[in-house]
Amino acid sequence: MVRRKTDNFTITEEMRNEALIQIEDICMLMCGSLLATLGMPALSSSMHDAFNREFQREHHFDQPNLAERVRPNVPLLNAEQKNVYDSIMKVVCDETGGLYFLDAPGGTGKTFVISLILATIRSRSQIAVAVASSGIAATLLEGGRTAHSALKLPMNLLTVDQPTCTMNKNSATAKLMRECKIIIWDECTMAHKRALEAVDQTIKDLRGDSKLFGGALILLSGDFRQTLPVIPKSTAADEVIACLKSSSLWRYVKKFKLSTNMRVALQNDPSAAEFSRQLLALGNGEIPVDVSTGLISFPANFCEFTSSKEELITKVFPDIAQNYKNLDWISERAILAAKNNDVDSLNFVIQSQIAGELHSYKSVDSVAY
Ligand SMILES: Nc1ncnc2c1ncn2[C@@H]1O[C@H](COP(=O)(O)OP(=O)(O)OP(=O)(O)O)[C@@H](O)[C@H]1O
Repeated sequence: MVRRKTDNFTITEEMRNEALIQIEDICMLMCGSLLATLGMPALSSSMHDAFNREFQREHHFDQPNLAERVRPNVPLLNAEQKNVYDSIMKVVCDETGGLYFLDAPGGTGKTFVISLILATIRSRSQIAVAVASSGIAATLLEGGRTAHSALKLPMNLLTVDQPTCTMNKNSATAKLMRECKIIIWDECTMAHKRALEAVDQTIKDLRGDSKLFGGALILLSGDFRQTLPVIPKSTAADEVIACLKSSSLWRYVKKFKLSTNMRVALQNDPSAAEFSRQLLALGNGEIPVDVSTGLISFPANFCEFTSSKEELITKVFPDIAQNYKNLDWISERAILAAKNNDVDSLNFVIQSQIAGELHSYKSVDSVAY
């Protein structure tokens, strides 16, 4: 970090500190680490400032602006979405708390509804904490942070039976946990059950209340048809055991369901509707498994099949040596693969077809240090 003085402009200590605060906020979002732990200059703010900052972050929303955004969007909600919105807002108003789960397959408007709930609560000058299991999902929610960073989840989830979150009773996070009207946890299906249990135990302690989550309102959202907790070198059974549905807390969950795919409904595209229906059947385990191989066969009209990786690359990226310069063309295509090995080998082949120098860019939720 450089201090500079120009003829008409001096970078003051406060400006430098403000810049560091903003960089630290980004680091917290990306990897849950403070600047000092990433080998960067530490903030010169006192602990008192740091305390206020974390608390103020949840209060910095422009309330009139949020209210303006909420007003036209509530009438757009479909019946299922409206039921979720009204039910959750009633729990917020009645302060009855509880554990809720919004089961929402992709495209059904989960982010739309959650954003509206967050905006409504914040527009009333109340605190709504938004977290997600991954950094990318956290960036989709206004004021969203990773669950690890915002809830101070312990690192020893796999080795300790009853872990608790690493927050001090006098910390800003503890104050947030006591005062917030709701904690929304998106992509919860990727969380280890002990993470949720640690949050339950910690909030009980902080609020001095033995009710579920100390009487706080927790809204989990996600889709169990997608990613379960990732446990290195584990079996599928280990993942099921680690999953939230295996937690003793799961029996208390009250469930909401979204089923209308809004992406399809808004597009009015029959082939997109059929694809979404097939994806749902796949996720619901409704496609028969071949007992001899343990594999399923995709429906014939599910997608276009290719017989090799090379053919796949040619189909998705035809004449890439020329076309890669066209940003519209390149931004509307991608190959997704489940394993890093496949991603690397596909990338290697595709990149080797493009002339010029190679540059690597980091994803928004990764950090190199
Ligand atoms: N009631 C609604 N009225 C208008 N647009 C809507 C409504 N609900 C959702 N949408 C739009 O539909 C699209 C999909 O919604 P959204 O991104 O919230 O879905 P999602 O369930 O979070 O999907 P994914 O999990 O795949 O991200 C978005 O463009 C969103 O703005």
